Amino acid sequence: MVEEHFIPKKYTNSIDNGSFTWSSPSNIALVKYWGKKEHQIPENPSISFTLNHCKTTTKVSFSKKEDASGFSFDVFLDNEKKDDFKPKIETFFKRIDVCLPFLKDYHFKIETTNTFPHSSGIASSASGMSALALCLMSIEAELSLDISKEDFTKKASFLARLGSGSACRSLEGDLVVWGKHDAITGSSNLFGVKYPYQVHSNFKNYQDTILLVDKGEKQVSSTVGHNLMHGHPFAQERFKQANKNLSDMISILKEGDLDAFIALVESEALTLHAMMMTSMPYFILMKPNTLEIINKIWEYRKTSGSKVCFTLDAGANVHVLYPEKEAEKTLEFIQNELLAYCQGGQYICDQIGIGANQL
Ligand SMILES: Nc1ncnc2c1ncn2[C@@H]1O[C@H](COP(=O)(O)OP(=O)(O)OP(=O)(O)O)[C@@H](O)[C@H]1O
Ligand SMILES: C[C@@](O)(CCOP(=O)(O)OP(=O)(O)O)CC(=O)O
Repeated sequence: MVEEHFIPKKYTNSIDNGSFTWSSPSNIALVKYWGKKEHQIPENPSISFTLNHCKTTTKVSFSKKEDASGFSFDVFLDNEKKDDFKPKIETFFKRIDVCLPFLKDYHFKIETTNTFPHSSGIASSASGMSALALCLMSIEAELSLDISKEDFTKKASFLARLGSGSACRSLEGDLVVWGKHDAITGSSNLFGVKYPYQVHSNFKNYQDTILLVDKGEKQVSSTVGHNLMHGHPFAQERFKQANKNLSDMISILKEGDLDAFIALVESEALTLHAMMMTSMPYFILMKPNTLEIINKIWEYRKTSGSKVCFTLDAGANVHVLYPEKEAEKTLEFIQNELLAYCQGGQYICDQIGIGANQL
């Protein structure tokens, strides 16, 4: 689905070569996007915390080529050629070609680096595709000159969505909604919008420590997972539930109700995995250590009165979420009780961030 507004009439400038670099964070969904229609339209609205430390930095160098008949690009991850990232980018280019008609005029060298392991359920596609979309938008802005800052971000998010749905939630901070929801003004199926309402100070600098239970690549990609929602026996109820959860989240965020926040966020995570377990074919994306960690968090919460909770993406790694004022105690708990369940004792300390930036 292409918004007319995003198709440029003509370019006013001409450039032969140049480069742009953007850094864009990953995000962690509180209400999950799981299931999509054609053209990357989500079946239900979602909301996420933008992260800070987990991010991708991408430099796109472009040079004019003689033959404008097809796409031409190379990808380097951490300075090494990464041909297995090319198909996703090729699909991305095909989807956005009509919105960025210059794509076939240039050869692109895409140099990228992630601060965290990719394809393991820490939304590397979100940070990777949003960083790439922003670099391409910078080229577009050079060629057009008349794009406002607001339109730049909106179109970059629109493009990022066509690279990976959750990527459209990575450009801004600190909470972003993607998907039309009646109670959220400005929300759209086509791009992410900054959460427009009041958020209680309990959520300021909210912490996210990611426990790396399994650093390896997931057995099933999110894209495959979304497609398993077509014809899924519980799909319609799930989409309804996500809408209701997002409605409930509005008052939770306003009131700062941490108990309600915990219940909603943990239920969303387990529902996402329940959908995978009850699809055909079915998958278990958690590992035994994922469950060990969840049980330890529940036990700790009961005995300490802490407001720590967990969420999961479509993988085995656990995001441990907690208020900033509990940071010291929670890290102590994580180090003493949870690291034994992480691969190589590894974890990433992160917190809510403000979004992408140009370097
Ligand atoms: N820096 C990057 N630049 C471009 N593409 C990237 C980058 N990092 C990852 N990708 C692409 O994203 C894919 C991984 O996406 P996938 O959805 O399978 O996992 P994930 O994003 O880590 O997990 P999830 O979205 O389920 O949380 C990679 O195979 C690659 O194609
Ligand atoms: C489990 C999730 O992280 C799903 C992410 O799915 P992707 O955005 O990676 O999927 P594609 O649109 O096919 O690229 C939940 C979420 O981030 O909302």
